Amino acid sequence: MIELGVNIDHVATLRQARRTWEPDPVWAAVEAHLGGADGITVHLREDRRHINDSDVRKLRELTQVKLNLEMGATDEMVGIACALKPEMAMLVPEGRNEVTTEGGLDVLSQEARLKEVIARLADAGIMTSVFIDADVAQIEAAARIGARVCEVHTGPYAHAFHDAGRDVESPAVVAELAKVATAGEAIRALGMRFNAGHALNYYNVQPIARLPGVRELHIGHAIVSRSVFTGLRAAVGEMKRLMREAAGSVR
Ligand SMILES: CC(=O)[C@@H](O)[C@H](O)COP(=O)(O)O
Ligand SMILES: NCC(=O)COP(=O)(O)O
Repeated sequence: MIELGVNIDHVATLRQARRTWEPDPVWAAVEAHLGGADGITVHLREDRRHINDSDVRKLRELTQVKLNLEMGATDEMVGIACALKPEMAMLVPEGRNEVTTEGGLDVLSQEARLKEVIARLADAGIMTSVFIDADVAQIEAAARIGARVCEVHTGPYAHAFHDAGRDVESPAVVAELAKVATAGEAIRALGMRFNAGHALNYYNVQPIARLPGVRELHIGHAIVSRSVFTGLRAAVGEMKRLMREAAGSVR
């Protein structure tokens, strides 16, 4: 069954707009869980612009929700992850000036370093995922360094979908979707788990949820945005319903 990991970074973004204590990401995690989330994703950025160290500790201590920690492959982050022991750590590229993650991790150019990072995480009992573009050479490199999971970057698909006026049959959307599908096949053929995420929303999620073998989708901005109007429990429930409906039509 396809799973939904809800990224709650932007609950913390709202809190940081006033540098106060609300809204509380722990409360958000519980609400998301009650709405049907299978897990929670947070990106502990080097600049701590939204989620901070106290948030990740509290999420771990106070909730039973499966945690996916997105992080740069730095010594500082590896130390935090090894102490925290999330169910999954996802290595992502990070830029100080980016508004959000702009591309997949370049595994090919830093295989030795990333292999060492993954080994340290594995020694702490943490499964490692890598956030990568839909590129077979990067997927092969991910397998070589011992990644157990690849999350395929769905941003190019999502942007094509938006630019095409949500026309799922437009050539650009068909082409981007095919790239994600091909990446998913390569990931599975190499024995890794196929996850996907970034810029997915209520309009574009179903073609991705229908892809053969996709295990988890990680979705944040769209769900938190909708929750402003509907509440988080309902926003998560609706996303889960769309995913199940799509996945049910192929499984
Ligand atoms: C890796 C990814 O696709 C996103 O989850 C992103 O890293 C989230 O971080 P922000 O919430 O800071 O955009
Ligand atoms: N890894 C993708 C993620 O966690 C959510 O990304 P977005 O839905 O906030 O773009």
